[in-house]
Amino acid sequence: MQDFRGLDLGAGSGGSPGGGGNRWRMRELAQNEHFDWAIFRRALRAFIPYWPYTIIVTIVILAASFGGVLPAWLTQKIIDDGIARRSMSLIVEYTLALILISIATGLLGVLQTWLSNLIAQNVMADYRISLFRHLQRQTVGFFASRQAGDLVSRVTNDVTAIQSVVTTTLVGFVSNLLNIAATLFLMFSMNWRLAILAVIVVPGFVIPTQRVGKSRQKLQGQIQQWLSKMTVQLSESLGVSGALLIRIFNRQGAEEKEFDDSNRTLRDLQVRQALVGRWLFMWLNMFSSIGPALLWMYGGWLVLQGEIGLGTIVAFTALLSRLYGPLSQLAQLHVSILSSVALFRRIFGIMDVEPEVKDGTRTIADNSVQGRIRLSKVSFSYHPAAQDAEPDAGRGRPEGGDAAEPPVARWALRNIDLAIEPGETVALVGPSGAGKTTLLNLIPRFSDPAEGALEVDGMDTRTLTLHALRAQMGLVPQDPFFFHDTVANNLQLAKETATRAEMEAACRAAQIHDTIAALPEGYDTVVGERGYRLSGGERQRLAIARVLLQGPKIVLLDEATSALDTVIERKIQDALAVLLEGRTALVIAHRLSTILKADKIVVMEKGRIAAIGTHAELVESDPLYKQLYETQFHIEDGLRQQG
Ligand SMILES: Nc1ncnc2c1ncn2[C@@H]1O[C@H](COP(=O)(O)OP(=O)(O)OP(=O)(O)O)[C@@H](O)[C@H]1O
Repeated sequence: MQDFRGLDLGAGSGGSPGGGGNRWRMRELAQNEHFDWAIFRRALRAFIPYWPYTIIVTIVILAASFGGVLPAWLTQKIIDDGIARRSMSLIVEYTLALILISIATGLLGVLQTWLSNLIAQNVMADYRISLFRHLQRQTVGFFASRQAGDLVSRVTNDVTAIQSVVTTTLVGFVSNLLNIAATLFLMFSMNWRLAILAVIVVPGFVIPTQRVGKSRQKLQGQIQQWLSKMTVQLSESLGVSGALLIRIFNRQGAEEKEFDDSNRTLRDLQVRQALVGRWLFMWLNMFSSIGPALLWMYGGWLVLQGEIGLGTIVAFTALLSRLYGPLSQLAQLHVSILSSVALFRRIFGIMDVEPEVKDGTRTIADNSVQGRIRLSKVSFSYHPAAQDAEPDAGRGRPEGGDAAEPPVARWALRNIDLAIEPGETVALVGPSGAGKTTLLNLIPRFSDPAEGALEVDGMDTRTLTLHALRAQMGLVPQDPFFFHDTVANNLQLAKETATRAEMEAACRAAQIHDTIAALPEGYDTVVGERGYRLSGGERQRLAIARVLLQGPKIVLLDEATSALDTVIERKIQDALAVLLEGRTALVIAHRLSTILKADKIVVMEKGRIAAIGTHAELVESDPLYKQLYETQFHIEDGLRQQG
């Protein structure tokens, strides 16, 4: 039986997404791929720093390939020189050589595995860090428009699959090629006529292997699609929300039927896939017997003619497996090469996204500005390619034309002029979708405006380094995020050197110290994603404490909308009073008390500033503000009064 280990023919080899996941994934990637030299060349560049290892690996493979054919040659010598001439000393000599060579090729194999893994792991580590670095430079908008799972998968799974690019594709290519070269060299030097006979059988191996490889690959793609369909159905229907929806709408029967259909299709595909491999096995078995049979017949005749010794035929049959195995593997190599190209295409797809916000060069000390903010003729768009339409054009459908796709609004902000003096509190109000959050996000340069400019203390924000700019301001988002870490470590994000006393002082000012002190491990309690759950009001006060610890001159605040009981509301108001005191503040305000305390209120509508004034002025002069006051702030305030 020949060496077909590289052929991946096992019935269940690719059917399960569990074991051998990498190979399964590589095949999927190769599905719709075409060879792209530019990507391949670019991918190879990552190996340049490791060229000394690459050269050593190639030498090792070369030595191992020649070492691999020597046993066949020694066998010939044992039979034709040792046994035929009845020389025991020659037999012992050649046998010892045989043993030494197998030890040496074994050691070379270990060296080759070690070096190729060293190269692969180094290249992987390089890619991981450069991808992570690149992602750190991206804007928040970049993450908003992509699935976190997909990005994680590129940094982890795709990069991990580089391992097989090195060990299967590159090393496989070189070693198979050298094995074939070494084998052919020995065959032709022993007997060219027998060598030609051995090569004649080759197409019988290579052609079906390629064809079967292709159809298995196609089936594998289909299996994978059905598996992922099943996984989606399972995760949706077995999750709490999905389970609830299915029961409410009495969909159990339909769900079962859908699952049954996928299940049956999958079963049929897997059976077909297993059979494709079996037919090939039968064919290969047949050919692996035909090769030696022809050799024995023709070789036997040559022996009878006295042209060659018996040892040559024995050596040739041993060499056949070293020829057919690598040839079949080379015939399949295009799958690995295409998957590698697909893999690098995905990795480069991320690397090639230029960060939307370019870093400036000017540095200033942390918290060193006075806090003057100016926006001049600022316009911003999430859809730069959309038609020039009014900002609200996307929301209303054209009259009577409900089938038409609504046009996307080009401008989320249009011609915003706004000046905020140091120490001033400005409340942003307006209906949902007016552009308040968009405006707030422009100040720390989470995005840049398409037109106009923003200044802090007279400096264009684009000239400052992002680090210097962001070190001047603190942000309290509507739903603050905390890492899965202790309260203390989450607070120290704002100031690495903060002492416990400083943290406690900030938390006291933010009205959250008592709550933290009462946690199981106080400031060392783990909060965040899966840690101790803080309530919405607690999270906001902890976020306020974090900004207080940072002590910036500029505060950006997106006030929580949720109604809270009076005690908590009081605490938040007190925390806010400390936060806003003596700082420039831009607040997306949802609470009347905050609005009333503001130095000026900016009313936004459809991406523009509709009015600016105090509460008293605006209630009189601005119908939109009056409406907001009556429908939102006023009622909410009334509820609180009742509470
Ligand atoms: N990441 C985004 N991609 C595309 N469009 C966006 C994005 N974020 C916001 N928008 C759109 O920009 C407009 C302004 O949104 P923005 O979030 O600034 O409004 P808002 O006044 O803060 O609303 P709310 O009070 O409901 O939070 C909306 O039409 C919104 O759909």
